[in-house]
Amino acid sequence: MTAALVHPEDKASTLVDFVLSVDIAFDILNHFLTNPYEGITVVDRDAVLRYVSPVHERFFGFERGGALGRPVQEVIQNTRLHVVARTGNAEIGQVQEMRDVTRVVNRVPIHHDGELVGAIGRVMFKAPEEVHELSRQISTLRAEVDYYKKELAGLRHRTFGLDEIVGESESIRRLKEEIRKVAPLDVPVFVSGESGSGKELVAHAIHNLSRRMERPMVVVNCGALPANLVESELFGHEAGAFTGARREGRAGKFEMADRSSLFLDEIGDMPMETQVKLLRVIENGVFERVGSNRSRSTNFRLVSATNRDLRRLIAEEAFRADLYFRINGVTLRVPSLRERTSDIPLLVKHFVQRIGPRIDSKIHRVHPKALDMLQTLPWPGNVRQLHHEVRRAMIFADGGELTLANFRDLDDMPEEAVSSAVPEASSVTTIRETVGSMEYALIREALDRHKGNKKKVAAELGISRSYLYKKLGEMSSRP
Ligand SMILES: Nc1ncnc2c1ncn2[C@@H]1O[C@H](COP(=O)(O)OP(=O)(O)OP(=O)(O)O)[C@@H](O)[C@H]1O
Repeated sequence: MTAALVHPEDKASTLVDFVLSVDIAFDILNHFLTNPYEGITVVDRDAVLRYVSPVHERFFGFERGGALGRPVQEVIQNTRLHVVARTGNAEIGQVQEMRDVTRVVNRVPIHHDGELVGAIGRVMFKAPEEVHELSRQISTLRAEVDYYKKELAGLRHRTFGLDEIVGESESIRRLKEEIRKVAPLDVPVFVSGESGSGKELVAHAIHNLSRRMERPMVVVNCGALPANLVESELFGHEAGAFTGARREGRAGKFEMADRSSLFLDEIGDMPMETQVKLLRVIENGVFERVGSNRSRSTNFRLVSATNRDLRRLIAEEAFRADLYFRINGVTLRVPSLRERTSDIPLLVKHFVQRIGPRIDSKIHRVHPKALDMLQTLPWPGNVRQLHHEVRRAMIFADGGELTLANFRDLDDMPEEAVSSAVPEASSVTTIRETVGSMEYALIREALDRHKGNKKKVAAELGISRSYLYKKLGEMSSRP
């Protein structure tokens, strides 16, 4: 009986026991060192490489023994063996990228007489297919996690629910009630309102109260899109469809919004050619990427918005009447700030709380006289402008309170709206005029489509031929 068996906890004697009792012990040890499925790396307590198994050397392209004597961090990408050799804490089943390959590694500290003397790394090498598949999945998941981290950072300050829409005035209460009603209905919603009045907030609230809320709403600002990019942004493009197109092709916003909502902001700025194509996508959910003939399908809920007067654009033939009817299942009108000045104190307090921590401000109060004065201003830039002014005042204010003096520069705010404001129902055009010009626009478009064939036009529009002739007469006598 050997000492090893008497003291099985003694590591040296365990090794002696193994060698003495297994007659192929050396073959087994040799197998561990030359195993083509596992690379072994040994470092001493200073993290200097003492041994690298042959298969691992080949992977890195070293001569036999070529890396020995060098610090491990200089030789092996993303290694943590130096950490393990210092701390003595094992790291099991970790993922490590080496030469663009993801591998699973175990890093274990080595002790001698109870003292930390180095560390050994074992890398699953030339791993079976499942490990490759796992590493592929890990890479995909990492990319997704990175994406969601960014998304989350953007969302942290904004939950985009109804609570984000600050205000208790009658018009805001009514708007919130309307949002609550239409959000779950899956009908297209058109949000009208002046610039800066909160249309985008409304769009987010609609999406977040809808059945599609689990997927992120896709937002496109049609006004900010350069004309040459509109189509590839919306429809996506096939590999190499045009100079500068990504080699692997790219999904457009329509595709990205599948099973979610698509928010087309500033839809009034969309070029006419794109409007025709958008109409088709809305009507049957089918589209092709730029440079491809393959039809793809998508299913999104459309929310659109503009601060422009679409009825006027239709009359000027800059916006298609048929598209207008399609996007406009329900219209929600966001009131201007002038129409709800009673919300100004609440909004100002909300902004003071939001802005304070970001600019390290001590302001925690707004003097009632300042709040009274702010309610008398016309606010052509609406809530966005109020937000800017509060921030500016906070940046320059001393002490803990915003006073009238901090808003002195606002005295000469111009009355007229900065944006081309949406006219109220009673102003500029009457309903009859509006309906009339839409009717004309629809007829003109149908005539174009059917190359002047009045029978087809009347059938398509669901009107009698005599009514069509009457309208054509009116149209020809218009200036
Ligand atoms: N009721 C509100 N409560 C709180 N913040 C608001 C409210 N309305 C608007 N805001 C804020 O005002 C700014 C402008 O709002 P938003 O971008 O939604 O306006 P918009 O009508 O979409 O403007 P544009 O027509 O220029 O796109 C944003 O910072 C938004 O958070």
